[in-house]
Amino acid sequence: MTNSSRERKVRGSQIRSSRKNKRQQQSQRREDKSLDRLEKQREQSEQRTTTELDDQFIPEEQPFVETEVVKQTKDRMARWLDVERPVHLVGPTGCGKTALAMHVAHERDRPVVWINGDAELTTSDLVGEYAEKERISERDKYIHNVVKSKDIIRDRWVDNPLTLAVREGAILVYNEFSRTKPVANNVLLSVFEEGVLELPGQHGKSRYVDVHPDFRAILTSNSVEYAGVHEPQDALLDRLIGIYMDFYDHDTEVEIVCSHVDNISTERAESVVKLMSELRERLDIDVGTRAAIMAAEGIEPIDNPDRSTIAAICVDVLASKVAQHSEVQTLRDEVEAVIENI
Ligand SMILES: Nc1ncnc2c1ncn2[C@@H]1O[C@H](COP(=O)(O)OP(=O)(O)OP(=O)(O)O)[C@@H](O)[C@H]1O
Repeated sequence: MTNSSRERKVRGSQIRSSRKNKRQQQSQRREDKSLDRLEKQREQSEQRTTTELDDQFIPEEQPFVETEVVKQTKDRMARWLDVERPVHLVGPTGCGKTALAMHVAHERDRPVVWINGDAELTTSDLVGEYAEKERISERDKYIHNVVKSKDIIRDRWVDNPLTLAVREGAILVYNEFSRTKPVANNVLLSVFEEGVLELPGQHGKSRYVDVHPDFRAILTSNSVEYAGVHEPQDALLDRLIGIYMDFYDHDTEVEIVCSHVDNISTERAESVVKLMSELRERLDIDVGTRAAIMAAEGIEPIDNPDRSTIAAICVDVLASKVAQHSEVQTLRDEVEAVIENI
């Protein structure tokens, strides 16, 4: 083989090997680019979840009074949550279910996700839906001055509160869950039993979300409505630990009223709580702790309220609960009779 032909052969193989290196470099660059893109998408989805968790509505935590009576119920709830059983607080309006649920949830030092039960709530309201358009633009400049652009517009799945809570191991507080139609709550069955949430709108393996080990659920329902509006399916009730609450004892309610009403004296809080407890026994409407707080808010600013003023304030606090205007006079008579006897 002449020198020049050997040189050409060597150069040829050099050219071939440099082309091969170039192709390898290009495919490496493409691979790196797609890895970067996937990494960025993963980070964005993580940020989205955290943001979405932060965006969730959560009632701000109120001052919380923990007497021995409150602590007993709180510890009962904590025991069941520790063994990963969902807790269902049942009790009359204004007895303290939500305040206790939120306090126990916050004490577990996990994010808290809040859902308000409602007859209009659907499964997708709970788990999520394809609710947003997402544009992914890819601009590749393999060749200098030539831009290859590709816009992909696709529906983006948006997780709703239940999915967020399940994915992130949050404490779900599902207030008045029995107001939601049972069919919408069906997704809870596999969450509480098999530890899997099924997303009906999703396909393939993204249809199932493993329940995070720190996920817990506290459901509340109003004892009167609970028996009425939408009878939850037995399969769901079978998975819940039921804790019935009633109105707190006198001392606890006095402390609660003092924690909510600035500047009220303990003596005045005592008399308001005593009056509202008497009305609770006498009237066939729920007279809750909230009513005692509201009555105390109305009475506190008045230096020496007379009986008729106190009666008028109590009637204002309770009148919304009577169906007809004609019943307000009866309510007033009952209130005045109780005030007379205290
Ligand atoms: N332990 C507590 N410490 C401080 N405030 C409390 C406590 N328990 C209840 N309250 C207050 O009493 C009022 C009624 O409580 P809450 O809203 O929790 O009752 P509920 O049973 O959830 O009522 P509803 O049935 O209307 O949802 C609220 O203003 C709440 O802040």
